[in-house]
Amino acid sequence: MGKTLFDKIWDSHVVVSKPGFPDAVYINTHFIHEVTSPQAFDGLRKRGIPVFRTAKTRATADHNVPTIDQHLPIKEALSRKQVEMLTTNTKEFGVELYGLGHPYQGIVHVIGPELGITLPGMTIVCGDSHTSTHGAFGAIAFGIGTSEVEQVLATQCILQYRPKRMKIEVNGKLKKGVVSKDIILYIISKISASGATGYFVEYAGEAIRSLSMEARMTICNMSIEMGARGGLIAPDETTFEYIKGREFAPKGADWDKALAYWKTLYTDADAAFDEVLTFDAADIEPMITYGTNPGMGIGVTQHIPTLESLEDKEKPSFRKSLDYMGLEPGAGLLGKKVDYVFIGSCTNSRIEDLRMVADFVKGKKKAEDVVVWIVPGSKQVEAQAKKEGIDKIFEEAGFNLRQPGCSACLGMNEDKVPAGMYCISTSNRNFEGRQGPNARTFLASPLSAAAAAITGKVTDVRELV
Ligand SMILES: CC(C)[C@H](C(=O)O)[C@@H](O)C(=O)O
Ligand code: SF4
Repeated sequence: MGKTLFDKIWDSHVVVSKPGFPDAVYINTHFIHEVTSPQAFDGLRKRGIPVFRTAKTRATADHNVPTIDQHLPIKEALSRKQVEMLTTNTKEFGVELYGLGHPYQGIVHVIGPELGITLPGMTIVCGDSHTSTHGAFGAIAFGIGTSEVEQVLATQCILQYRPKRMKIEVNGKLKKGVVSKDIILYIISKISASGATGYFVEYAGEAIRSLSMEARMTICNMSIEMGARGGLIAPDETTFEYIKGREFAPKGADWDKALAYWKTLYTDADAAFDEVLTFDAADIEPMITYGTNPGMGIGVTQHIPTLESLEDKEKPSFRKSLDYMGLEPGAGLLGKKVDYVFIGSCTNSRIEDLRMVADFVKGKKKAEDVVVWIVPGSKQVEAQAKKEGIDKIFEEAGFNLRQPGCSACLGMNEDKVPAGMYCISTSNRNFEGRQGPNARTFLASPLSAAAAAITGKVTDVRELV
């Protein structure tokens, strides 16, 4: 019987495998950021162990960085300390750091792919749940905890049980105004925020195949939001085209050799999955979440479920969630006023996202009482946006183009949404307090967020495109 893509990659990275024990899996690339690395480096220091493969380890500062005046000292004491610790640790252990001011600095899941560090067939880890993003290249990429960060720093291997395999097929074509963010929000709304727990997902089908690399990254990024260990997409011409010529991508004869290997990375026709789910792209409309987990999503024209439609055991948490959001069961969201628009995060802060928003808002102005933050995912995205004049379009629309970082995706830096305010956000989590204490988050696509920026309310973007 044939193998799934996941198994092909996993099997070629297993160093030791014993029945009843986790496999020891070799890791090709280990990304590091300021939040989950300090204790890991402390552990090495205490045990007098060096970083085993410094060249396979890359660090960036993203979570705690401010997104304005990055040349000035960081104001928040805790954030400043985190970023300083990363600088000290990477220096001491000889790890390359793309810190503030570096032309490669940015959100860890944006810079890996754009620099050509993330490649098909790799195993990639980071002390960060959205490491699943890198799976878009046909890599096994997943988030790990701080003690595992220490394990990988020390050995370049990780102990892991092999997850189950799920295939999610999205067939057919997307309708106008519907983009990859809507696909993944739709899938999660159908299977719930825990629907893929214990699985590693492979996304397939015409609607996935026809996506650009950046759009595929948006899908894989949110795999974790349905409980999956990670998600991946078999590499194809779109993938190879994207990688070619990037800073750290293989060149010359190395490229030819790599390409020949990458072309073997697909799921065999007779391979078996533990679970297969199928969706039709034509059923998907622009999505928006109404609750406090990413599974609480609806099509923008639909209504929040009524209490009667739920099982008794679901009612208390549903009620609590809607109370937090200041919303009523059964209500529609169209026309609901928004206060903030956040376009950024490792889900949607790449150049295509910014281009999509710029194309849409060109010549339009934001609604008066809405604050619009556009936060590029990296210095390179920021530079490209300026080169293309996208910054001017945003300025004319009244949008605030900031500097790269995680920003308002989570309240770990200065960019917080004030209590009680509604923010339509292109990020991946709408948890209570995620964007700031008592801030209320609607997750949506960059297009839907841009539409809300112009009208000042939740809007069906299809009426404006
Ligand atoms: C801070 C980090 C550990 C965390 C994660 O693991 O995902 C963050 O990136 C997030 O998105 O919540
Ligand atoms: S942008 Fe958000 S989701 Fe992505 S790594 Fe940063 S905090 Fe986590």
